[in-house]
Amino acid sequence: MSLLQDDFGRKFQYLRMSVTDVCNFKCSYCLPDGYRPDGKPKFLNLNEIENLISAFAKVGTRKVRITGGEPTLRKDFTDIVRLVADHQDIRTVATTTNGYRLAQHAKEWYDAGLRRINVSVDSLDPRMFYQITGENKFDEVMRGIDAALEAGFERVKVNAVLLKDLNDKDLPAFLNWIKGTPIDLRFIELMETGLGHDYFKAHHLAGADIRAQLLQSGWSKDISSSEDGPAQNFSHPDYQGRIGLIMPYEQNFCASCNRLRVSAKGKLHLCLFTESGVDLRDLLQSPEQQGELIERLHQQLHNKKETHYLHQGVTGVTQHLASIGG
Ligand SMILES: Nc1nc2c(ncn2[C@@H]2O[C@H](COP(=O)(O)OP(=O)(O)OP(=O)(O)O)[C@@H](O)[C@H]2O)c(=O)[nH]1
Ligand SMILES: C[S@@+](CC[C@H](N)C(=O)[O-])C[C@H]1O[C@@H](n2cnc3c(N)ncnc32)[C@H](O)[C@@H]1O
Ligand code: SF4
Ligand code: SF4
Repeated sequence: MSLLQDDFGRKFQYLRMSVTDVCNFKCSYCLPDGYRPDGKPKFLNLNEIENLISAFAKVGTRKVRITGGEPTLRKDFTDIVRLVADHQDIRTVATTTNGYRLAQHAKEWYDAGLRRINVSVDSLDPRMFYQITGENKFDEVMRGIDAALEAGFERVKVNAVLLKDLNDKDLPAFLNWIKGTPIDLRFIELMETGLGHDYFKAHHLAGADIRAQLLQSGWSKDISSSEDGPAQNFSHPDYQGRIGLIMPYEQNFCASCNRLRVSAKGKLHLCLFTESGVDLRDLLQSPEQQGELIERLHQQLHNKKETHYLHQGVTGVTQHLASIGG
């Protein structure tokens, strides 16, 4: 069975699968007014997820990241993890979470097969954390990170979106934290989304400034591996943690794109900022549809563009990243 590849020679072994659009936080760059349901949404069920994962695995997917909204709000989140992890061809199961349920469930999720976890922490100052996320849950989330480190996850990453005039003074505190803690810190440049034009204008901060500061203070850029995707990683001999930068406005950012996305309602998104999703759900109803589903995936990959068009302010169908899992 041929592997998923686009017309620019990029290969896709990494699927980001959203399992819900619902979220309990109100991050100011994502869902500032909180989650607003549009009718009664029906997200992919376990059967559909099983058929989706089996088809993607057949054409080379080896890593699956479960995203949302807040993926851990799904009552069957542990079952989803187990289902994906039990698939013989899937080597890595990861999730990205706001961390609010992590302290109680880290061990349970690890036991179900989850191996990597990314937790969003936009500030180490609890008041700023509250201001950015709309939730007073800083201590709870930090306890969750401790629980994840204890549970034995292969990798614990912390995501912080860089925000001018909000968390832009936090670099020293973050560096101090990862000096003795084996955390991969990931700074993400704010990206413009359909609903976030004014916020973007007010708060976008280039990751290149952080890169310059790191290089000046003894950090060095790691050699990129195909696993890194579009991130640039840095390490320092005196620090246990590492730092990654996601800088989507830099030239050639998309050359190393290695990921595809499926929304919680079963639409394939060839890019985070694609103009439209392609429905797969009609072909997720039975394992017998696998051949047809795979054919649709191959066909669609010819439509994947070389890059996003964020520089021109084109944000595609993505109103906010909670709708596709970032
Ligand atoms: N433009 C763009 N942004 C991305 C891409 N991948 C991740 N991001 C951004 O980075 C955020 C954090 O991603 P995570 O879900 O933590 O995953 P990651 O760190 O990219 O993924 P891994 O490489 O699996 O660790 C996403 O929500 C996006 O905002 C990408 O392919 N393109
Ligand atoms: C959409 S959330 C979904 C998972 C989970 N709710 C969480 O916050 O980790 C995934 C990531 O997207 C990031 N994100 C959301 N909106 C963004 C934006 N406009 N620009 C850059 N990153 C964004 C968040 O900080 C988070 O790390
Ligand atoms: S970034 Fe994650 S936690 Fe914050 S509002 Fe968006 S989906 Fe929810
Ligand atoms: S912006 Fe689109 S093409 Fe570029 S790396 Fe992200 S998903 Fe891939």
